[in-house]
Amino acid sequence: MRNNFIAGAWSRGAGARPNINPSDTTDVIDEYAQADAEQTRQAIAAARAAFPAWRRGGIQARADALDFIGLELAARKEELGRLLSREEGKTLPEGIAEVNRAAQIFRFFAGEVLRPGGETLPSVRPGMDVHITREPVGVVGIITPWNFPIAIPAWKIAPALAHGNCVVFKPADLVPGSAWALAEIISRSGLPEGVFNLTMGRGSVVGQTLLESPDVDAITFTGSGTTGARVMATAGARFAKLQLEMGGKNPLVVLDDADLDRAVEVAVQGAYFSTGQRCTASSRFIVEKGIHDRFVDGVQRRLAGLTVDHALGEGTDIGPVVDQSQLDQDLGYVDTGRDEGARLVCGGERLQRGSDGFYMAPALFADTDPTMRIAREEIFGPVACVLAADDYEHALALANDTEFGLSAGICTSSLKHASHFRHHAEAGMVMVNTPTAGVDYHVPFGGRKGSSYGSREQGRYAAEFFTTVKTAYVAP
Ligand SMILES: NC(=O)C1=CN([C@@H]2O[C@H](COP(=O)(O)OP(=O)(O)OC[C@H]3O[C@@H](n4cnc5c(N)ncnc54)[C@H](OP(=O)(O)O)[C@@H]3O)[C@@H](O)[C@H]2O)C=CC1
Ligand SMILES: O=C(O)CCC(=O)C(=O)O
Repeated sequence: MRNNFIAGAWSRGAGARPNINPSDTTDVIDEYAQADAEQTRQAIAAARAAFPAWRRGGIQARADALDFIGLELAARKEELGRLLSREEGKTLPEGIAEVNRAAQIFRFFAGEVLRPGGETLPSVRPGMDVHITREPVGVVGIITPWNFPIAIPAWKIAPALAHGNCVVFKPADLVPGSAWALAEIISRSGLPEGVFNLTMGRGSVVGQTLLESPDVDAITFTGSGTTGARVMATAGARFAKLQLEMGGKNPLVVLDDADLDRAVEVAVQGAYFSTGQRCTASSRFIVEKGIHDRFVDGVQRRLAGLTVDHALGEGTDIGPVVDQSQLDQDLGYVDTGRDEGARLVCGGERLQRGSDGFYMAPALFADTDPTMRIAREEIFGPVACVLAADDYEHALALANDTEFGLSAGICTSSLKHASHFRHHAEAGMVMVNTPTAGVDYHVPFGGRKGSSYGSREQGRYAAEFFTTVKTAYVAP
């Protein structure tokens, strides 16, 4: 049994939940505690009590703790990557890379602690000085999804601690293993009691308690738009500071002048790797007419060569879907696409493999109309569609015709079009000749429109959410 970490101690939950391997549902990774509302309130109270001393505790202690966490994650990336792949279903190389990314994030923020900002300016009133400083926000509730079980927690927890906040962390119920392993390392990093708390359990219980508690000053959330709206309605109504990262329907524009092989690789990597379970995944290929048929053939051929199998298997390119309910959603959208009249070029069926997992053949639709549901709604699986474009202007209009705005890509050899797209794509992140998914850890991450709310995550820009600015006027 893996317990919660509250007020510096490991505590049993009000219940427990088995963590099931999506590559093999007979493989139970472990049992994980589930907190109830009362235990969540205890964690919030512990964080609140720890905050005054922690915020004054000095930046060296923060830097040392974050460095410790980053170094241990890096040293154990193979072991923890295996755990991650086993519980979430991304391939072992992807799992190891994600743990390594979490390590890099902690080490980045260990350095960031030692680079505090602040300005001193003359006042417009003679003789007076103005000091602008950043202070921690207080107690931060961190609510994360299942698709990046260690990287997303890392990029929320590390800046929260670096900037002097206390944390109550609620990981996705589906993937408590990586979160628990991270918390176990954090528990040995020298943080004072109560600064960091782990409360595993249901969103409707643990998450909801965080949203409602007046002692939680800020909520950073990644997940679905539906839950994001609930975070806004509940925590927003009590004026908590909010940062929401939600869905995407990310376009990849392919122009006639693109290098075909490269465009196919960019498309397949962006749409289907990690089983398409990335908010940055390409799910709309917007392809100019001259290259359209060759691009569709190329993607179909590349997909035929991919191995969908056990996430830990040697040579697996694409692991299983995360669980039955996500698989049902993905297969349901394949049916929807067919019913809407799109042409299923390949894939879209459930696959049987040597183990009892949630395997699905990556699906490609062509002859898709921009009004179809498969072209408008986030599917969050290995399903993508092709929309034909008359020319660059038409492609740009199609790319921007969405309620989302996270990542947008273009494949082209034209500097003019690449540059125009960079300026006019309505997205938080633009990718030129590289997949829409797969971002660096030291630069801002986030989107526009229905994809994001609040300030950016990651890099120096994370300070905007995890601190509050104070302006002090000092007269002699
Ligand atoms: N943009 C992105 O990065 C992601 C988007 N998604 C999208 O969301 C869909 C569902 O995925 P899922 O992970 O279940 O996303 P959810 O939005 O349901 O869950 C995200 C997190 O919010 C928690 N949560 C759920 N209900 C509440 C609540 N009432 N109050 C506070 N927290 C709550 C969840 O807990 P619990 O685990 O207990 O449900 C989880 O920790 C996917 O199919 C996909 O479309 C998913 C993951 C990432
Ligand atoms: O593409 C990436 O590297 C990050 C994706 C992500 O954060 C997500 O899918 O939630």
